Amino acid sequence: MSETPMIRTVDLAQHFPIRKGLPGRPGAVVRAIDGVSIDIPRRQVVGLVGESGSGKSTFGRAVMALDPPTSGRVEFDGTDLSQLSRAALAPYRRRMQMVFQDPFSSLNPRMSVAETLGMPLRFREGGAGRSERRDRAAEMLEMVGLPRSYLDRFPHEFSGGQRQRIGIARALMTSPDFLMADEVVSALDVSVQAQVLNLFARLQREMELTMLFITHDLAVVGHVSDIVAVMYLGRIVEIAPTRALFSGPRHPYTEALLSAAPSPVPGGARKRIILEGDVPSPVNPPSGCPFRTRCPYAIAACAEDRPALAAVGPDHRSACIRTDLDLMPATGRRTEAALEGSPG
Ligand SMILES: Nc1ncnc2c1ncn2[C@@H]1O[C@H](COP(=O)(O)OP(=O)(O)OP(=O)(O)O)[C@@H](O)[C@H]1O
Repeated sequence: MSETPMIRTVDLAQHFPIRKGLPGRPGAVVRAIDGVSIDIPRRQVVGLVGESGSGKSTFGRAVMALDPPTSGRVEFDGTDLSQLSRAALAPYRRRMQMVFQDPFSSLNPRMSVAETLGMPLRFREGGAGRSERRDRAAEMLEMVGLPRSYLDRFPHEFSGGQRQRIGIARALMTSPDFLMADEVVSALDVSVQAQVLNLFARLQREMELTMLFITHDLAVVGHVSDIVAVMYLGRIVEIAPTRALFSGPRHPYTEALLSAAPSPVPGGARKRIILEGDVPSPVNPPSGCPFRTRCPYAIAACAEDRPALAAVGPDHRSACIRTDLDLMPATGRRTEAALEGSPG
C-alpha cells in the first residue's frame, strides 16, 4: 500500500460571497478555488503555479486550515482537519508552518529576532522557557545561514534577503513536517532569489520537509519542486513531475506559461504564445473548460463539459480534451538553469 500523503485535498472549494457591487445578484460568489483534489507526498515539494488571481493563495490558506472550506476537505497525515475542534487542531498547527511573501511586513518591527523566533514556542503546551527559546532561535538562525549574534537585533537592521531568512527560521522553530511558502522570493532581487531558493532546497533535504511552494514564476517553481501543479481559475489544469511537465506539457495553458520564459539562445527565438484577453472572472467562469476563451486550440466541444483531470502519463494528469495536441516543451537558458537545480 502506498504511503499516506502528508497533505491530501479532496474536492476542495472556497467560494466567497460578494455582498457589494452587484445589485440584484445577491447570490453571486467568487469561486476562488473550485474542486481541487491533489496529494502532497511526504518529503516532496509541490509547486503551485498560475497567474495572479488564479486562486493559489486561497488554496494555501485552506490547506493551512486558516479558513474553513466551502466544501471538500483537507487531510493532514490522514486526518480530516475540518472535523477537529480548535483545541484538537493545535498540535497539527505546530506541524504545519508558513513563510509569507513580504518578509518586512511579517516581522514585528518592535520585536528583536530572539523574541520573534521564540514566539511560536511561547504558546506550546507547557511553554518553553526563555533560555530554551533563545537557544533554539540561535540554532535556527545558524540553520538559515545567519550568525547567532543577530538574536538581539531588530528587523530594520536587515536586508530583504536576511529578513526572509529570519522568516524561514521562525517557521522552522516548531520542527514542522509541512511548510507552505507563498511567493516567498517575489519581493527579492533576482540574485538574492537564487540564494533563498537554494536555502529552501537545502532545508527541505536536511529537515525532510514536505512543502507547498506557491509562485507565479515557472522558473522559480522548477528550481525547488518535485511536482508542479498548474492552476487556472481555481482549478488544477495540469499536474506532473517537474521534468515531465517542462519537457512535455499536455495542457495549452501550461504551454503558454512555459512559452513566456525568455529564450536567450542566439538564433533560437521561439514562438511565444501570447494569451489573448484577461483571466475570466471567477464570479462567472466560462462553461466547459475554463481556459477555452483564451485557448488557441479550442474547439466547439470545449464549451460543453468541464474536462476532468485525467491521466496522460506516469503521475501526469491534464484537464484537456485535445489529447491530440503536440505541445511545445520549455526551452531557453533560464528554464534549463531552473531544471538543473530541480530534484525531479
Ligand atoms: N476574502 C475574499 N473575498 C472575496 N474574494 C476573494 C477573497 N480572497 C480572494 N478572493 C478572490 O479569489 C480569487 C483568487 O485569489 P487568490 O489571492 O487566491 O489568487 P492568487 O492566485 O493567489 O493571486 P495573487 O498571486 O495575485 O495573490 C481572486 O479573484 C480574488 O479576488
